[in-house]
Amino acid sequence: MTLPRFYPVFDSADWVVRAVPLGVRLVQLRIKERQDDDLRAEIQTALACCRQHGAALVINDHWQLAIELGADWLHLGQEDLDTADIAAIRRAGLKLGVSTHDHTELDRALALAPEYIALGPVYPTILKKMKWTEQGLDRLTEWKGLVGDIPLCAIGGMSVERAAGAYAAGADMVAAVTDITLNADPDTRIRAWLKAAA
Ligand SMILES: Cc1ncc(COP(=O)(O)OP(=O)(O)O)c(N)n1
Ligand SMILES: Cc1nc(C(=O)O)sc1CCOP(=O)(O)O
Ligand SMILES: [Mg+2]
Repeated sequence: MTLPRFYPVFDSADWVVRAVPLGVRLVQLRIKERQDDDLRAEIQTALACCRQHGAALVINDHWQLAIELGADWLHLGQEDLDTADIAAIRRAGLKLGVSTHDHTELDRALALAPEYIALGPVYPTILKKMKWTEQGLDRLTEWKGLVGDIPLCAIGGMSVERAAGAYAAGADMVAAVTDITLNADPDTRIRAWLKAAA
């Protein structure tokens, strides 16, 4: 499966609706600590926009809502895997991305035969506090050797300027949050990402 090489991650449907018409074709909705009704509305808006533009929407964490709302993609981290019903997720036809940070997590992810595997944080991130220090580009190359044909996503501190290095090191996709959302001109930054990923 060939996935788009640029994979922005946003915390609202508003961001999805802003980014997708610019040409983004793979996007994650990552919303934390919200009531189910709010989440449902955000997911439905983002799904409608992505479907209208032929883009793929990945729902982070909320696997029950992803099933209920007929989403196509889901991203789960290792803690999410502790409680997720993988059989139900697969029965619903959801495609799956899984986060990894070390070899034990990678083995667990590979056993699920996911549609992509993410490695992070490649560089330090300001988005969230993590127990992992930066993995670096050599680690991406090692991971690509281990995941084989499964698409590998680099995440954590990624920027337009760092993207080429990540692709050269073995990443098939690069995910980013604050490089876009904290940029003074997010639309121009998204266009620069699309160019860097082309
Ligand atoms: C593409 C991508 N990679 C990694 C993550 C992190 O997932 P997780 O470890 O479950 O942490 P949260 O994002 O849920 O805080 C991701 N969301 N997307
Ligand atoms: C959500 C997330 N997961 C990571 C991981 O390593 O699993 S790093 C990360 C944050 C990515 O944000 P930014 O692009 O702003 O650094
Ligand atoms: Mg998670």
